[in-house]
Amino acid sequence: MYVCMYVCIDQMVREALRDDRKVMMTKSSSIDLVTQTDQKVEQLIIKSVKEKFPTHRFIGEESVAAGEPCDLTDFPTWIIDPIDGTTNFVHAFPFVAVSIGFCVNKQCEFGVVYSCLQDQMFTARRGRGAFCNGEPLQVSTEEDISRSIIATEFGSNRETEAIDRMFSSLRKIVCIPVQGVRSAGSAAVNMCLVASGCVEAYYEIGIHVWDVAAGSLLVTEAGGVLMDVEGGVVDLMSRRIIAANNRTLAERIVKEIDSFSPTRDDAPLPKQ
Ligand SMILES: O=P(O)(O)O[C@H]1[C@H](O)[C@@H](O)[C@H](O)[C@@H](O)[C@@H]1O
Ligand SMILES: [Mg+2]
Ligand SMILES: [Mg+2]
Repeated sequence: MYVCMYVCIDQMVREALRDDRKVMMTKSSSIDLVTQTDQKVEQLIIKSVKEKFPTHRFIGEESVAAGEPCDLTDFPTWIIDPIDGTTNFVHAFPFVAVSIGFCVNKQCEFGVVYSCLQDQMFTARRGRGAFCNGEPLQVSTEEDISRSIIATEFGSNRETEAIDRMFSSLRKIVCIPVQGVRSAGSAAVNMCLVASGCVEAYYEIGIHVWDVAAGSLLVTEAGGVLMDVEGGVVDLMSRRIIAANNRTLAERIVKEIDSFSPTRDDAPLPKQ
C-alpha cells in the first residue's frame, strides 16, 4: 500500500509542479494558500489508509480547513500535511514535503516526511531511530549556540502583535550571535534538517499539529529534544514548538523568545 501511495503522490506532486501550481483558495489569511494538489494528495492518503484501516481516525490539514474536527484522542490517528510548504510549491521553491505522523494514545509511533524535490524520504519509528533514504540520522553535537544555525518561519499571521513578537525574538536570537538563521518555508523540512544535524534548532509559533507531528518523532529519534517556547513540555496542539539538538540550545532559545499563544488546534470551533 505504502509504496503504491508514495509513487502516486510523487508523480502527482511532480506533475502539478510542472503543470498546475495555481492557488485555489486561501484560508486564515490572504497568504495562507491552498492548491488542488494539497487537497488531492490528502484525499489519496486518507482513501489509501481507510481501505486498510477503516476504524482509524485522521487529522488532515485540508479536512480540518473544510470543517472536520482537530481532536487528538487515544484512537489510532493519522496526522497529515499533504503539502507542507504550499507557498514554496506555488513558487516552485524547492522545499515541498508530504508529512504523515501516526499516533496511538496521543503518542507518535511513526513519522514520514517526504521532501519531494530532494527525493529524500525521512522516516522514524518510536524507539527505532530516524533515517533518510535508509541512512541513520543524528542531530548536531554542537553545544554552543554561537556556533549554530537556527531555523524559524514567520507563518501566515500578519497581526501586528504577533509580528512584533516574532521579530523581537528573531532579533535577539540573531544578535546572540548565531552563525545563521534559515527558513526552508516548511516546518517539516526544518525539522528534518535538525534531525539530519544540518541545523541545530528550529522554533516557530503558529504552526499546526500536522506541520510537526512526523517531524517531532524524527527529531527525538535522531537524538534531539522538543520543548515548548516557554520551556515546558511541548504540546503538539499548542501551535508552538522548539525542536533542538540538545536541551542546552533549546533552553537558550527559550530565553530569547517573546512568546504568545495562538488559538490551539483543538480549541472548540466558534459557534455558528
Ligand atoms: O505549507 P503549509 O502546510 O501551510 O505549512 C506551512 C505554513 O503554511 C506556514 O505558515 C508555516 O510557517 C510553515 O512552517 C508551515 O510548514
Ligand atoms: Mg504545513
Ligand atoms: Mg500543508
